[in-house]
Amino acid sequence: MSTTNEMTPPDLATLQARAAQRAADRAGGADRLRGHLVCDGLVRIYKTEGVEVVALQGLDLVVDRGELLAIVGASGSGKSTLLNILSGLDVPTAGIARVGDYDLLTMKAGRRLSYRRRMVGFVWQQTGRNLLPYLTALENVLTPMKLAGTRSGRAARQRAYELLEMVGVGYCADRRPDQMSGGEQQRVAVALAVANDPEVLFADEPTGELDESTAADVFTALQTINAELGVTVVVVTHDPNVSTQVRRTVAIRDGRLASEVRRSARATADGGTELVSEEYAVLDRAGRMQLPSSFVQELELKDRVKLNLESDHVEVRRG
Ligand SMILES: Nc1ncnc2c1ncn2[C@@H]1O[C@H](COP(=O)(O)OP(=O)(O)OP(=O)(O)O)[C@@H](O)[C@H]1O
Repeated sequence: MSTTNEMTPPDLATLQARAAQRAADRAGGADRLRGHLVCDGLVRIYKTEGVEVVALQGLDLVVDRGELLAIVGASGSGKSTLLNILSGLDVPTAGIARVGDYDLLTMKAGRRLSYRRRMVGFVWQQTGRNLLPYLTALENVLTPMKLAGTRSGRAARQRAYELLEMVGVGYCADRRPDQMSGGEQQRVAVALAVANDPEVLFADEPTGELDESTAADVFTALQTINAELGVTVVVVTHDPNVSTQVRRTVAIRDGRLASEVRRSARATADGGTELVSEEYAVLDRAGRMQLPSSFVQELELKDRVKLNLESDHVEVRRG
């Protein structure tokens, strides 16, 4: 367990409580918060020219309604594969993947379309992929509402302005993407992604092309959307700063969940706020867990280890 004294906002506990309250309001009661996204034994095998790549090999993950979750992992560990499946762009090979009432394995084309239109919003890493270059920020945010016919005229414009204000780029309403910085464009992309009230927002490396301070603004926009609208947010990131601004970060290794960091704020004796991080290894239903690679290297563990059951812990020794 590590502790750091962090005096700077935002207060993660308050943000999370507000997001959970909004999410419960949307879903019709706090009892519907559990298990908004559920993956169980999720497998995705790619076959190219006779070669099989197992991108996800039995991944288990539960995300609650209104949660803001960061997913980290080395390149090739399966993060994008997971996000593509959860956003309905790709179909898993086996296992369970469910978001709300949608079964992502078995849903037919029509239901998949409705899932992608109504349930999810997406922010890509490449700013150019999120916005139409010849439209202003306001027109970009209006576009999904026009296409879906959810709101029109004045109501749509009002919502678009509100969302742009909410993510801190109201002043960019009349600018085209080439008249905005990368961070401003990504914040407009966040507003656009939630224009049609999706239940879940996915972001794949949304700050990957930005410098540190601009990246922080984009992440604040994701936090605000999560807290104010109660949208469940799942963000894939390499950015170590981002992953310390959320209550839960999960790490994927070789297509499985390997570890999880949970953070909570608590009051200190001197009246300050202390952020407490606790790291856990993830134990799946078959009893499997991954040892951190640093532990494996430090003790030169390989091939097999000896396990001893003690009264309150399990000891792992070189075999
Ligand atoms: N369409 C595809 N066809 C074949 N193999 C693929 C395909 N997409 C991904 N893979 C492989 O699946 C594995 C997981 O890839 P994925 O893109 O999910 O990883 P990632 O963690 O998102 O990596 P990065 O951080 O580099 O984006 C990798 O070995 C990758 O080469």
